[in-house]
Amino acid sequence: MRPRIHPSILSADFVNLEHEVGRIGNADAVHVDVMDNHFVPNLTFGQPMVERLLEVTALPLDVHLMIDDPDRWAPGFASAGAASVTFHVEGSADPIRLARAIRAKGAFVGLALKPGTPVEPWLASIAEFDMFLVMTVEPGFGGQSFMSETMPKLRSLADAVEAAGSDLLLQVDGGITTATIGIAAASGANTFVAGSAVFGSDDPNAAIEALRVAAAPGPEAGAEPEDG
Ligand SMILES: O=C(CO)[C@@H](O)[C@H](O)COP(=O)(O)O
Ligand SMILES: [Fe+2]
Repeated sequence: MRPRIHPSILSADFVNLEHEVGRIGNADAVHVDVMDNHFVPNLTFGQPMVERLLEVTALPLDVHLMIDDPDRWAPGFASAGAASVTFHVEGSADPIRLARAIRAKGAFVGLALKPGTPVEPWLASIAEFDMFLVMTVEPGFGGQSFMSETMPKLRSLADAVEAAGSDLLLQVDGGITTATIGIAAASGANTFVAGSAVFGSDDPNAAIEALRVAAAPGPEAGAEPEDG
């Protein structure tokens, strides 16, 4: 699969979001960080923003909910038209039931895990989800440093996905740059959120392409070029 790049509008200019999403035409989706100042110590925007963004971009919206009680709020984001709705396992009373409710509204569903949250309890349930999000920073803010200690968790997930023959997306979010994306890709990630690395660039589309190139596996060491 070609590496998927989802720029996070958390690092965009909030007073000019229509213009900002117009600068990332090369992206595979727009990552929308919803924060409630309870689940994380930061506050962004909610469902009305998703509804309005859908009117100004043709890109799919990848909603990342960092909120208390996603069981109550997440299905509404799916009804509003988000392509995918990802909620945190730490905040949900019944993640499997919520995943089914989101799918029933026609959206893909993602399960997010903070850096310190183990994935083992969920490996037997990957079929209930379309995506897992392994947070590579503590959720709440853009511009933090990539936590490579989360990579064994990603590798466990990638092994479970391969064993199941599943096409689950494995997303990483936090500190993704051209210097770190290859580490996450080598551990099995195929979907990459990048905020500051994209919107901090003068040319966001070129930054997206540079991330894609940096995520792609290089030529096999020792491989011989084919003749003819
Ligand atoms: O969910 C979050 C932060 O909680 C992210 O989506 C950030 O927006 C990523 O920003 P960078 O680390 O790429 O600057
Ligand atoms: Fe995010």
